[in-house]
Amino acid sequence: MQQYHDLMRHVLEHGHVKTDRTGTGTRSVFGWQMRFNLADGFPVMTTKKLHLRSIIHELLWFLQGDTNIRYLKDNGVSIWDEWADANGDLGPVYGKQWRRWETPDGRLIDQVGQLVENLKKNPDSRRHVVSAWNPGDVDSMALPPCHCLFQFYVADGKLSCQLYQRSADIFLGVPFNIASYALLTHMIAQVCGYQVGDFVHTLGDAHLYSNHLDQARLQLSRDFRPLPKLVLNPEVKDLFAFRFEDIALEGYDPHPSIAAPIAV
Ligand SMILES: Nc1nc(=O)c2c([nH]1)NC[C@@H]1CN(c3ccc(C(=O)N[C@@H](CCC(=O)O)C(=O)O)cc3)CN21
Ligand SMILES: O=c1ccn([C@H]2C[C@H](O)[C@@H](COP(=O)(O)O)O2)c(=O)[nH]1
Repeated sequence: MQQYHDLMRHVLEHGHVKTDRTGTGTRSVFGWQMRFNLADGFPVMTTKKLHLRSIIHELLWFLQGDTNIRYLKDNGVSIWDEWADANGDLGPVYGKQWRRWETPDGRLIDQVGQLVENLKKNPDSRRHVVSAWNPGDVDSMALPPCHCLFQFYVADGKLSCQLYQRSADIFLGVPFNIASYALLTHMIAQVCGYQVGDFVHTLGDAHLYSNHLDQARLQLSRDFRPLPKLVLNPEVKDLFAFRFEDIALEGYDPHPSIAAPIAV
């Protein structure tokens, strides 16, 4: 994960000092790109331990079109708690836009369902795009989407994914986002019959919160370990049929986790 350490070191040393919505304060740069060849191993942090369970359940929850935290709570995942209302609702966030985008004339668009069909039928298309950024809905969301648009690409039988993330919490959010989109790419590659290519991660406002700086320095002082391997149940051929038990990581041997407060 040299790419990630390069970003973290660059922002520590050269980030602009900026205030932000949460009142925490950040060091920030605008525009950064990382590329991970998914054939080299699964891109999960080895210089701190990541809670893979949360990442897997969150992705399965998005894919079901769910926007209430009940499923996450039932599975011991608390990462969205701070943003939910008393009923556990987050408004029309990722799951809604991915699976049930509402058009002005009342139709529902299953963007991810259509994406998979189009990737099978017309791999060379340049329109394999999913957008979570729905300007008409942004004001009713608990948090406007950070990972707001992604595109898939097929060449030489390999499936690649590029994500545009408008706002990136480098210490807490970005490790989750990399692992989540890498997992999504593996799952879609399997159901479409492709090998995996690259995950390209493009960031807008990439920031380190001012209360994450010591944690970032600690992480940078650690040495890399070999990347683990993702193993999916090969029998699953429907993207929406994956269950938690169908997803496993082999050989994950990270340094210990590093606690940090989340900016709300
Ligand atoms: N400031 C901020 N950063 C984010 O990354 C973020 C938000 N807000 N709001 C919405 C979601 C929620 N996300 C989160 C929330 C919490 C953790 C977190 O606390 N991670 C810990 C342990 C997580 C666990 O219990 O699984 C970590 O060490 O990675 C990570 C991502 C990502 N998003
Ligand atoms: O998947 C996610 C979700 C959220 N974030 C971070 C990025 C920012 O630090 C906050 C969102 O605050 P805004 O003021 O709406 O930009 O959450 C992330 O990194 N990854």
